[in-house]
Amino acid sequence: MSTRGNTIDGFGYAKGLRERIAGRVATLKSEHGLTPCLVVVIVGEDPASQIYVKNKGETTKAVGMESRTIVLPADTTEPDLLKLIGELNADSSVNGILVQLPLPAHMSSLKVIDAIDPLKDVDGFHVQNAGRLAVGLDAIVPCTPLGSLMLLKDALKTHGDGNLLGLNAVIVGRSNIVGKPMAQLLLNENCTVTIAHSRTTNLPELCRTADVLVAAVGRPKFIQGDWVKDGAYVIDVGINRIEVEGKSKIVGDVDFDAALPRATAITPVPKGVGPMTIACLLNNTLQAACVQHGLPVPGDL
Ligand SMILES: Nc1nc2c(c(=O)[nH]1)N[C@@H](CN(C=O)c1ccc(C(=O)N[C@@H](CCC(=O)O)C(=O)O)cc1)CN2
Repeated sequence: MSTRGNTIDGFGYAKGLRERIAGRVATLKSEHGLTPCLVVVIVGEDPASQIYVKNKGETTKAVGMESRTIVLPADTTEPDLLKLIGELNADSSVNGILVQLPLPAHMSSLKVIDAIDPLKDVDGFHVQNAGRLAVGLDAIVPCTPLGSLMLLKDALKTHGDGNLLGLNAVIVGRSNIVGKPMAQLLLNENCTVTIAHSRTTNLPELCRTADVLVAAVGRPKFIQGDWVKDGAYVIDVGINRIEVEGKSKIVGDVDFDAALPRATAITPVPKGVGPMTIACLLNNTLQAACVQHGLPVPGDL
């Protein structure tokens, strides 16, 4: 029997991934004179978004890529943002374009994402990338699901037989940026996949059938310990800020302390899936730069 109660170190895995990306970036520069360039656009002053964008800029530079950040006021019009995206699409020095979400309420994020050149859509949110992933073609894969899959595969290798084939996967959450692409990735790995959501009946019972349980509902400690099947692999995508005794604290969608003894392995929050999101963004930017220049795309990093 495999052990129980292992915590998956997303922070450490992301650090290793960034180091491997930095190695590839250095090679790309010395062999092809190419430095991948990522442009991040932020509209408004959402404090959490400002922190994520700052982190993206710093980590992009730390791996040797070029980083540009464009800060727009909250009252920017949608046509003005679309015009900027058009200019970035046409700029051959730009390899990746990311528009930080959420956008102000007067903009349609679907319309804005749709304006990004799919080859530069390093978030993997464009409908062409979503469609390509769904039919099994090469695609830019959304960063959080991609990072979650990397952590899951690594945990399976460390604590199990390394095999996802035939496992029952339950994903709680049906968003376009996490739940649906995560389902596609796990289907591609030959899991039997169920997507659950807030209207799903008998959610605790359904979760108890999951060999792989992915929580992406955005509700603090929503998944309780006794919803976790003995020996399951649990990936907690939630990042929820709560107040505990007057102090702000980040917790996931899973009641970690209650789930840990039942799970074979589980991601913590913080330092689980979160750090993988930015590391995978760099991975996608590197891949996008290679594709745009007709160079071989680095395999699994
Ligand atoms: N265009 C996008 N917008 C948003 C995305 C995205 O992938 N693309 N994801 C989130 C925010 N996000 C990156 O943008 C992000 C969130 C959290 C983390 C992270 O590392 N979290 C840490 C905790 C951070 C803290 O202390 O506040 C962790 O989990 O350890 C990275 C990236 C929404 N918008």
